[in-house]
Amino acid sequence: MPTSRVMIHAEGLSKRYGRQRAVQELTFDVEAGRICALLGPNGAGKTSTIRMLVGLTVPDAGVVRIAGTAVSLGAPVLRRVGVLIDGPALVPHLTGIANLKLFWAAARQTWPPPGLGDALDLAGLGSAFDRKVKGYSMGMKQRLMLAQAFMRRPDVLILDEPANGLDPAEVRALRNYLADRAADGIAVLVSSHQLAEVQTLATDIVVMNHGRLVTAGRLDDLLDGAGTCRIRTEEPDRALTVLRDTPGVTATTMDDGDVMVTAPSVPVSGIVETLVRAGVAVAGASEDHRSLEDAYLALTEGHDHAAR
Ligand SMILES: Nc1ncnc2c1ncn2[C@@H]1O[C@H](COP(=O)(O)OP(=O)(O)OP(=O)(O)O)[C@@H](O)[C@H]1O
Repeated sequence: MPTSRVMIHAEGLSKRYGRQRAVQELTFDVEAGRICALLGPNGAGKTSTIRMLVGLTVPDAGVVRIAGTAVSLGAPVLRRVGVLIDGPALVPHLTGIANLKLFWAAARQTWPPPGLGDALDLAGLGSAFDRKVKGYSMGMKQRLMLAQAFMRRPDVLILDEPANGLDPAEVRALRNYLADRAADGIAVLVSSHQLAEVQTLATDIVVMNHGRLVTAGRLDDLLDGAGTCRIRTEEPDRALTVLRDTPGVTATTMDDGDVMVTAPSVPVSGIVETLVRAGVAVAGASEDHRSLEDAYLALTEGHDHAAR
């Protein structure tokens, strides 16, 4: 059972479209104060998952709980959720601000929403709020939809590729906004393909492939747990020969003149000791942190493009 800090709880979620299994037995949690990135190749099932989380798609099996309450279309608990999802969310012949008012009226709430000021600041549309949306650029539309998600001052944010169409300054503003909201205690789930951005922003990740969970957990654990170290030595060839026969070493490569050793069960000091005992002079040794991109590609490599 989820604890009280779990704000998004997905358990055994499955969805099939005809013969296509979009999501299969997916289980994960997002806690208050955390920013969780939902990652996966095209067609992995991220959008299908997000649609189930916010009640837009009914799962074939499984359950979604937001703040402990089961979700269905129009469930009152969804008032606590800010959502950004692809689709016809904006009315082109209305102004930006009229779109926000219409959205708010549809939720039967009295204007203005509690987080309107912050949301408008982040959207940064200035006088363009009074222009018709059909004249907006892609980035402006995206910022308006973000304002729509943020203005209710939600306890949970669920955002499908929120940085789409944003320029670098806007991406940074969004990152700061989400970090501030998470520090306030809200739970954030974002799907994204922008791994460098995710590495800066996220505290947790859920990786999917072919509709299934590949891994879920703290981002730091995923990146630190690589068990790879970098050895500086004047004798790389001898070091490689020694390490290839060392128990616990699963891979060795060269990088920029250094020897890279993967040995998840052996501490760096153990690697150095092995080399020194074998008479190899070691000039330096350090743990090497993987990038999220490396870790992600290792987790999802070999997936079948033809299946998507
Ligand atoms: N309404 C639908 N009808 C039929 N098939 C669908 C529908 N929605 C999704 N699918 C299929 O389900 C699978 C998962 O799609 P989904 O959009 O959830 O993936 P995704 O991870 O969000 O992909 P992307 O990164 O490209 O946005 C795909 O094979 C897709 O073609």
